[in-house]
Amino acid sequence: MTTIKQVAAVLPAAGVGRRMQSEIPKQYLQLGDATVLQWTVRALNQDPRVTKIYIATSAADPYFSTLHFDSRCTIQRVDGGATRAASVAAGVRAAATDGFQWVAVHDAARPCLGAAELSSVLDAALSDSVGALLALPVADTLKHADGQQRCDKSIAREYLWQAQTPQVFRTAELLRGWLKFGTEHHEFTDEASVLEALGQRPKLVIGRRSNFKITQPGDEEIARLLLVNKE
Ligand SMILES: Nc1ccn([C@@H]2O[C@H](COP(=O)(O)OP(=O)(O)OP(=O)(O)O)[C@@H](O)[C@H]2O)c(=O)n1
Ligand SMILES: C[C@](O)(CO)[C@H](O)COP(=O)(O)O
Repeated sequence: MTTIKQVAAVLPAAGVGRRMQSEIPKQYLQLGDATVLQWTVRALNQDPRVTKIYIATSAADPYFSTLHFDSRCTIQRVDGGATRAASVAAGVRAAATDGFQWVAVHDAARPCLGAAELSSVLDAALSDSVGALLALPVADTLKHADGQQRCDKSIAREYLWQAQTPQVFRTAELLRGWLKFGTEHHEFTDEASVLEALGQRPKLVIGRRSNFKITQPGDEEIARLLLVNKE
């Protein structure tokens, strides 16, 4: 009999959303009947292999406790940290304590993750020796800028991809990486970077543009169109 691997999702949601310039952190902006964070939790509920969701918020967060999550998965809040990596590490440590061998780390600010993309990155990761992440091959011509915002050269894009989340890895390997390099390492802007620093090569799984990260003003309108005004 094959046993289905259970996966914990870890959602870093302790950011302040400086680039978004909104009054409240972007993960709590309202999109129709739910906040960004509630949509993201709904998205993670789309695959039965995800059974628990750890959400890292700032310790002083006044918003999280006001939300109701209509979720098949158990939800646990943990205290996030000063960097995204520290917030993720807090969730991954809690998942390890509960015995999860695999974690799917997904930005709270990516509410438009589709069921097919979630399943494809889980399929790829759980059958891989290292793990996998969603990503997009770079589609535009890339320019290198001089100090005056003028192009001084173009960059070959053949081998370049834009990383998204979920990023699905073994709990023990992520913890080994953070123990060795720390969570304040400025190059660790995602989980794949930790695996790369350990000398491993995470698998890239082609994602969709719709799984973008709400980052700057106007992004929430695109998410609203994709999630609320679908018809
Ligand atoms: N100390 C931090 C910083 C970020 N995040 C989370 O990491 C995800 C991706 O980060 P980003 O888009 O950079 O969010 P912010 O840090 O909030 O945005 P900004 O950089 O514009 O301030 C977000 O879900 C954010 O809440 C986190 O959990 N803990
Ligand atoms: C993890 C990530 O979303 C992959 O693109 C990204 O690296 C987060 O970066 P940010 O600096 O926290 O926006």
